[in-house]
Amino acid sequence: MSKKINNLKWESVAFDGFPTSMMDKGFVALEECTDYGLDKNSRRSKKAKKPEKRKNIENINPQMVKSEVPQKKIKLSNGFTVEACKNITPSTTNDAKDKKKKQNRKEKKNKIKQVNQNATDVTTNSKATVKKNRKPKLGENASGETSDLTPVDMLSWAEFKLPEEILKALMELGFKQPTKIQQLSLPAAIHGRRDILGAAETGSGKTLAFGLPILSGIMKLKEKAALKGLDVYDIPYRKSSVKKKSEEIISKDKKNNKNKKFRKDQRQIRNKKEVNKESSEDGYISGDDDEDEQISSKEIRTKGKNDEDDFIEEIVVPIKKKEESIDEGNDSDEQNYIHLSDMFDSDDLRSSDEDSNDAGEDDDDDDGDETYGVDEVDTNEEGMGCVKVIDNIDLPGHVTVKTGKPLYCLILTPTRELALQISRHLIAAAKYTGIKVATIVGGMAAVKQERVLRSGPEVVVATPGRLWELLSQGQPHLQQLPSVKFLAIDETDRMIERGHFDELQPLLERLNSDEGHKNARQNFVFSATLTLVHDLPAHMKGKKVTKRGKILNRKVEKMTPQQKIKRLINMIGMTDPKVVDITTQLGTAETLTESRIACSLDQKDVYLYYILKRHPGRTIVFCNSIGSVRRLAQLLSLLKCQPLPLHASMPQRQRLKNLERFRDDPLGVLVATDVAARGLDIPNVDHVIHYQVPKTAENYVHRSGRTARATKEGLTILMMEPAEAYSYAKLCRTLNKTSEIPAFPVSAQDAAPAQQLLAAARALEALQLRARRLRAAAAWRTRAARDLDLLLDDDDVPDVQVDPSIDKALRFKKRQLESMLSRPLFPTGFSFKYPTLNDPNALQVTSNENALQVMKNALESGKLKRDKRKGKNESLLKLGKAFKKTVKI
Ligand SMILES: Nc1ncnc2c1ncn2[C@@H]1O[C@H](COP(=O)(O)OP(=O)(O)OP(=O)(O)O)[C@@H](O)[C@H]1O
Repeated sequence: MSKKINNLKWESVAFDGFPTSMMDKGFVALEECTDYGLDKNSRRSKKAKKPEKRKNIENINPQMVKSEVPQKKIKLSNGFTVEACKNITPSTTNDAKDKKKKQNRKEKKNKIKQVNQNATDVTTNSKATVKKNRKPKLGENASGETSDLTPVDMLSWAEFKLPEEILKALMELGFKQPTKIQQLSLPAAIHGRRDILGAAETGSGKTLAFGLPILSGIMKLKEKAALKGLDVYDIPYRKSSVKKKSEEIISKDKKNNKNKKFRKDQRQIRNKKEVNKESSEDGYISGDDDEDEQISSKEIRTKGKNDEDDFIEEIVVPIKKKEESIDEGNDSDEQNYIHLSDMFDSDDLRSSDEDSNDAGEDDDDDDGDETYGVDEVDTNEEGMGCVKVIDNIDLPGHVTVKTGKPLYCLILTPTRELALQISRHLIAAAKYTGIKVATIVGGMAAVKQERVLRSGPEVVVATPGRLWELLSQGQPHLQQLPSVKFLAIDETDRMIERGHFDELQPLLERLNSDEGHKNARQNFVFSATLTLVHDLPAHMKGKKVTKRGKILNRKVEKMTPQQKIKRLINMIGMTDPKVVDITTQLGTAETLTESRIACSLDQKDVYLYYILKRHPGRTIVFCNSIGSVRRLAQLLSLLKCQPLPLHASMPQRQRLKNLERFRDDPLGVLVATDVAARGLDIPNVDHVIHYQVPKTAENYVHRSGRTARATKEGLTILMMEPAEAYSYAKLCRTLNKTSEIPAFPVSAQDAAPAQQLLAAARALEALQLRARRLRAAAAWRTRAARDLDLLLDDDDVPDVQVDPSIDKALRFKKRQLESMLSRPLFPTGFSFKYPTLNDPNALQVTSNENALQVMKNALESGKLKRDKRKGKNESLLKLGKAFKKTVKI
């Protein structure tokens, strides 16, 4: 090549005029004046290239340069300027910029890395420092405070024999003692390895009631495997109920055979027992079915030994084969926790935000009263990365997939936010255990979740839709699902509701595909409303008249709580579960104060605004539909209440952002559908307002449970209009309420100042909507014409400008509302006298009282009579009368 070039005739050209004018001279191109070493015959290695280049540049004869490159600035005819320079380097301006940019990026990356590294290092020592570095995510300790508990304070946990690592984390979290549900379920779950069916009020610590046995179980399994030098897959780990069965079989064998072999085996076992003395004391082997709690630790130990003996006898232990592993994970083992925040910080959410179409996630019921705001679906997500798609994967149930990194536990939840929260709670408790927890939910890039799964997390917390999607695509780690040792289904009653989670049934089928694994698996089923059974919807009750006029008696009957539980047990494949039901008030917390406001539909907004302004505090307003959330959020933002909407049609990133903003603002207002009703653990929510009577009693319990959590107090206000009287009566009946929910002490008079404001805001909102619709219609016409390739005359071009009179009216209404909002709603000296239904001058509120205090005062003063509920008709009758009084302000 270089010889060829040497043989070419080279000649220097003067930079006079535009170089292309020299085409006739054979001019090909103008290259940077750089020495590429073309004159060298010898080949150079790539490595040696760079320094040589520089050397060559330095060695350029200045005289030569002079002859070829003009000495000073010359302006070319086309406006370019050519300038002589001594040190010509290959990279001129653009390259230098790129390099600088690259350098900056590198430095920035290093800095971020450094900060993250610092954060990780510090996590183990002090949470407070971490807080400085990054904002806590949903479900993490937002206060950042570490408790000052000492190991001595943790004695109440002693009886559960939790591993030290878990106890240390609990101590840091400040959990001095177990909550009631934990106290009652942990012994049976840890020592007895029983399946647990747990029902306890909202905010009572149910997550750790199943989380702690799972974490300690995983640790013990790993420990045992390490001790015995076995593959974890082959560790006998059975439930007491199953053990009982095998004991029976063995005793039958004993009777029938009376064989010597058994005695010989026993001798062998005794010998093994000596060797494995330590492992038999792990506390998770024993458990008498009904007396788990009473068994002393000594008994447990003895029993454990015997039971384990049986297992050792039965098991044929294959040696662990390394080459069996199909581990594709590149992630290092040093990473103990898969921090969910990592997933959400990155731009994968950007791509996945549009993917709000996780079929397996709890969706809102949209009444469709608004046409705008379509569900966004990520069309790009499919085929991203290197996902191997295997359609219709058909793995026979009995095949146990082993990847070398066992999947121990699956936790299923109805919503993404709840999955994230549970993960974070578990990560906090598993901080020192080395157990990895991954979250698999819709709304974020599946590719990243696959990468996380490849690292082999022991625990997977998931919503059914995305889990099923990845499972059916053949994701290797998830193929181990049938052999998980632990299965927890949070909010189970919701999960198994017909039609809500199409993927749950096939998931359960896959989980239960192997009878042996199914029987060995420990199951946890928890909810605050596990035993609550609501009335059948009206269309399913009573007589049905057919098209031909025939009257049929419907055979559908309301389930009893027992039937509901039985169905759960069968569906999930539980064996002899221990039922722990400590709900005293059908799921609502004892620290919850309930109230209601009966008003007309029109007045709901007025009262809502009144409550928000008069009693500010962290408040969740629940609506029955996405449309209502959108409308209310719009109205409240016009009224400068800064509402944070939350519903299933929102991009996932926005959902999480709004939840985090709400958590961080002590006066935050979250307007949400029932997607936020279950499980969300946001500390210090002061009020929960049911803007509409919830569709089921379960929803009422769960919505209300967002306040009054973990022994804290809270207030709930149910807003009801006459059309909702029937739903209200049904709700009271299902919740076994013997008296009406007491009225919140507010009168039409009190709320009167808000009336005018609301009218102005509504008028503005209506105008805005009209303008929006006009614009949308105009834009649609133009688009349609363009799509049809129609040539439009100027006269035909629709005027995208809205009618100027609307714009003018809009501006006027805005100014009017702003001026009204600038005046105090409750001027000083405003008397908060509110006549109650029973006594018009009953109570006087001072301006400093919070809503809960107002309600409590009203209840304690005895002025608010607790009306007894006697029957369905009577309550409706009463309500009707009440409405007549309150409808007009
Ligand atoms: N032993 C404990 N001591 C103190 N606080 C605890 C303890 N266990 C859990 N908590 C805290 O109690 C709060 C509620 O717990 P969790 O979210 O598990 O409630 P839950 O019963 O699942 O509620 P819900 O029914 O609404 O889902 C959490 O903030 C959790 O950190």
